[in-house]
Amino acid sequence: MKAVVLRSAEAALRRASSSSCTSSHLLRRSYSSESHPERKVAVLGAAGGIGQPLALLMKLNPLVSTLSLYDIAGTPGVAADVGHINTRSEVAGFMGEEQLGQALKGSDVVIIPAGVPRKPGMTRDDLFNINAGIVKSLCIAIAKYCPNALVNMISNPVNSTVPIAAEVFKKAGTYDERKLFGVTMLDVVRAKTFYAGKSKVPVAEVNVPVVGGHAGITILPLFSQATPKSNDLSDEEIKALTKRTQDGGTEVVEAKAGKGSATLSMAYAGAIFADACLKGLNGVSDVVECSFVQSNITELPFFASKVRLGKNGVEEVLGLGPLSDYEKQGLESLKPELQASIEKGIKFAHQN
Ligand SMILES: NC(=O)C1=CN([C@@H]2O[C@H](COP(=O)(O)OP(=O)(O)OC[C@H]3O[C@@H](n4cnc5c(N)ncnc54)[C@H](O)[C@@H]3O)[C@@H](O)[C@H]2O)C=CC1
Ligand SMILES: O=C([O-])CC(=O)C(=O)O
Repeated sequence: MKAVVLRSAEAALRRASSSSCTSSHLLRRSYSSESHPERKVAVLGAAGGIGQPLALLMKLNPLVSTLSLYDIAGTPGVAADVGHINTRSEVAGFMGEEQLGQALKGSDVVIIPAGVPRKPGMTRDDLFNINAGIVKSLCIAIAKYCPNALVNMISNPVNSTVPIAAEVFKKAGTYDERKLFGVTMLDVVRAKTFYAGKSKVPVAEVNVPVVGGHAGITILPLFSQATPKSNDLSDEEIKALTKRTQDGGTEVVEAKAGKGSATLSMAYAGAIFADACLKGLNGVSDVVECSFVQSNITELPFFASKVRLGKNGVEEVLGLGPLSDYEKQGLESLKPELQASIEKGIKFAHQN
């Protein structure tokens, strides 16, 4: 019975993942083996709007053997609930600072959706004052208890929280640029959905790289590189798709009207990205997704682009590829804002 349930959960994840940059035959290969290595995944902020559905999706992932759910409140309930699902992983809930070390110890991947979400009228940067401190304290603990883990940063503003994490790890002497990721997967998920809707191609086959950062104009979808190719889209339609992708987060914030930002689609995107990290760790070849990482493909120290994932995290930061004139303009326009957000994060980490 257990094997049947596991196989159907695997099949669901496989179908869900088949639209990612990673080609589906690789996903099939990685799921075909019944035995996977032991992997501990910790979710920090696990009782929140993203954390709960993300915990559920990670519980369905057969690559996870231990699922550690941490929050400042509410985790015993979430862990008890998710823990009753009859899939591979053992689930443990941890609550409060005194249990953070236990939650993190031995983790291979740490996913961080801890922090406050936006309300209508706010920018992601408006979250900086609260979330910068939360992320900093969690990263100090990661450096202490699981310095080799791959860190998937979801907390906003990602353009600043990733540089904060890097500085914390540098100070602790544990920084490995291959292991720190800003999760920009939701931008990719949105770009794929909107492109498929407009160009009438099957959504499961769509790939669209999204580069830059994760806020407003710093989100730069490269529709000129989208596959399958659609020759029917006009320049105006490409502009509209770009704007909708850039404003995707705001679209959800406004629709939720004060009750937070994207949670379910973010949990999906976070689960797909963590799954890619686990596959890379397990030695699956040619796992490629977009992420905001330390980078030298532009003059900015951090930049989102396609990255190849491997046994140590980022194996290769892939270049931008050929850009349309419109995308070249977008790239130049985003640089000052992204640079300022990165510098703000670095400055915070040094001053606090
Ligand atoms: N990277 C991306 O694409 C996206 C990022 N986000 C960001 O994710 C973050 C979380 O969003 P939601 O889950 O909707 O918020 P939420 O408020 O529903 O949940 C956040 C959780 O974090 C917990 N938390 C606060 N301080 C903590 C600490 N020190 N340690 C551990 N947990 C702590 C809270 O108790 C709460 O359960 C926000 O910053 C939001 O802007 C949201 C959507 C997309
Ligand atoms: O817009 C927000 O505040 C949350 C977020 O990052 C997204 O949905 O892309």
